[in-house]
Amino acid sequence: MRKISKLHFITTSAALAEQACRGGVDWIQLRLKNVSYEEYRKVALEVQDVCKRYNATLIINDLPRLALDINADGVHLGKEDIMTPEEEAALLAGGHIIGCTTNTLEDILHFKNKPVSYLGLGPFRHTTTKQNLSPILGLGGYKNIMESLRTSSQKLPPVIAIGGIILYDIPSLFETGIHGIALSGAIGNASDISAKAAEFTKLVNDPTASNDPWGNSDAQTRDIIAGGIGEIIGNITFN
Ligand SMILES: Cc1ncc(COP(=O)(O)OP(=O)(O)O)c(N)n1
Ligand SMILES: Cc1nc(C(=O)O)sc1CCOP(=O)(O)O
Ligand SMILES: [Mg+2]
Repeated sequence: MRKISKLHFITTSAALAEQACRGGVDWIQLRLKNVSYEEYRKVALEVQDVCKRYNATLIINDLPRLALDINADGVHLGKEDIMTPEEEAALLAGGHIIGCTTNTLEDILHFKNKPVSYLGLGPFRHTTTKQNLSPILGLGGYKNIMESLRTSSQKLPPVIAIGGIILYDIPSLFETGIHGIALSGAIGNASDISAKAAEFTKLVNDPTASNDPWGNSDAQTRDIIAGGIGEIIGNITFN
């Protein structure tokens, strides 16, 4: 099975996936809502072509059947998503990745000894990318959950933080012990998607920045804060 990346870019098109991969992203989750199976399949094949060219992992959101149909690398499933026992068996037999959504420590512990490759844990903060959000965790929520996981010393899948994450959040989030982050808006809404993807790729893979939120040089710190404020303003929608 492929290594679970520290940066998952969630997107809706091959064009966005390609720009992100050009900036160094190596994990794409295709997430389409309210489209027919055929439309989802068409876009998935286009994104798969991009992923193959950049050697990036392709995860299909919601539909195990589609992941099997096009032989994607894996599938992401939330609590409401349905996977038949036959689909699960076929995905596992094919060595496919299965990711699942969690919001609480109890949700995570439920996956003990289950054949799940990673767990999305969120939302970190409010986001308009997803409707019907679970309760917001904030940094405190991640600290508490990750600390409980450490003390319980149970063997559990790696945790991927998700929900409204911007560049500025990375050092403190990684300090809680998460394996990686998943995001859509902070890269997909950037004016230069490849450049923003490159910034995220660098920061998630920089262990010093990951361990010490203020360990950057002053200039870097200013850039991160300015970038974060820019992203927050960029994410505000005016009615
Ligand atoms: C990495 C990751 N974590 C969580 C989710 C959310 O999945 P789900 O709860 O099924 O919600 P939708 O994305 O389907 O709206 C995710 N997609 N990826
Ligand atoms: C798809 C998704 N799932 C979430 C969860 O909490 O389970 S939050 C979310 C949206 C992620 O996109 P953005 O980075 O734009 O907020
Ligand atoms: Mg889902």
